[in-house]
Amino acid sequence: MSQRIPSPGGRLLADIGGTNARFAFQSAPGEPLSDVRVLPVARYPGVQDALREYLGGLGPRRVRAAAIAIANPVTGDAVRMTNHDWAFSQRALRAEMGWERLRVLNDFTALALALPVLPASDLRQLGGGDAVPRAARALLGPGTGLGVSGLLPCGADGWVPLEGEGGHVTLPAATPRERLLMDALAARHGRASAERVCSGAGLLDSFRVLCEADGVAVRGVQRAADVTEAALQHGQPQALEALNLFCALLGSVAGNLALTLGARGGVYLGGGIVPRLGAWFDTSPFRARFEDKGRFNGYLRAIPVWVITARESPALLGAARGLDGLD
Ligand SMILES: Nc1ncnc2c1ncn2[C@@H]1O[C@H](COP(=O)(O)OP(=O)(O)OP(=O)(O)O)[C@@H](O)[C@H]1O
Repeated sequence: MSQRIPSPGGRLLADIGGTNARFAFQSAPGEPLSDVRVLPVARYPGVQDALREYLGGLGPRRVRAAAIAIANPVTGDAVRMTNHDWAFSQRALRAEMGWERLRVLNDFTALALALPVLPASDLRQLGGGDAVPRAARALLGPGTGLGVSGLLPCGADGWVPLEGEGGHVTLPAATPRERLLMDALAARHGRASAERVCSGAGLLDSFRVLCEADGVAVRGVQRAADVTEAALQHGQPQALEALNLFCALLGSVAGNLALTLGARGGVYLGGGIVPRLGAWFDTSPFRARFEDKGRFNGYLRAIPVWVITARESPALLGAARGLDGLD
């Protein structure tokens, strides 16, 4: 009698943002991730090129199935990144790579899937009380763009991750200075979405708008990291204000998301920028603006916020979970 022998080979996991593509290998479902590598997206013409570079480093190990978490909406076979020019057909990529299975999902949907398994050592709490165990959880992360998702309880112990594009909601201005910033960004981009401020490019843009409004010329600030350095190391006024506005507006958007989802299970902050702000972020206007919702101030005051401080991309773990049961 013939017995079905599982085909050999492991899983390739990817978390692809507008700046960084992170890869890992998993020998089988539930096994630890290994061979984590981060490749700069800009160095490769297409996703296939970055994948080949990574796969080359795996030596003779074969990949049977892959999960790619990527920073764009996943609405069909055609995948096109929001903040980079990589685009591919899921069907064609699977065939080209010779994989039996490919799951492509939004990067923050993947990160949401990882939330229940994140160790406490990968989280730093910022205000609020205890999380309500089976309540919705919210997730936001400024990086190249602004990723947004959430996790809704389903049945006795399941969770459903959200697949939305909440980084592109319209920004709420609360002060005249925020109004000035939003008008300038709307003039530049046609509309001021949350991502236009709460992202690396948004931080740099905000700084430039404020400098222009104040008639100040600042040399040597070319990247978002330079704004952070000018603000936190040198106390440069427009850089500090840009960083404060970034945090305040992130707080407003996070509060809106928490109210919309009823996220009494907590709000998680991922992405590459907030962890780089270190302890200063805890002193920023983020938490006050998160709670600043009139009659719902008390509701929000109870909600814990966690900064995800994990060094290795937890979205890779979520991508693996997205593949569980499929391969
Ligand atoms: N110290 C810093 N302060 C502010 N912004 C920074 C700092 N260091 C890096 N950045 C910005 O962070 C962004 C990269 O973030 P991240 O590592 O989350 O990238 P990503 O995962 O490729 O992005 P995404 O998933 O949002 O497309 C870049 O826009 C970069 O300019």
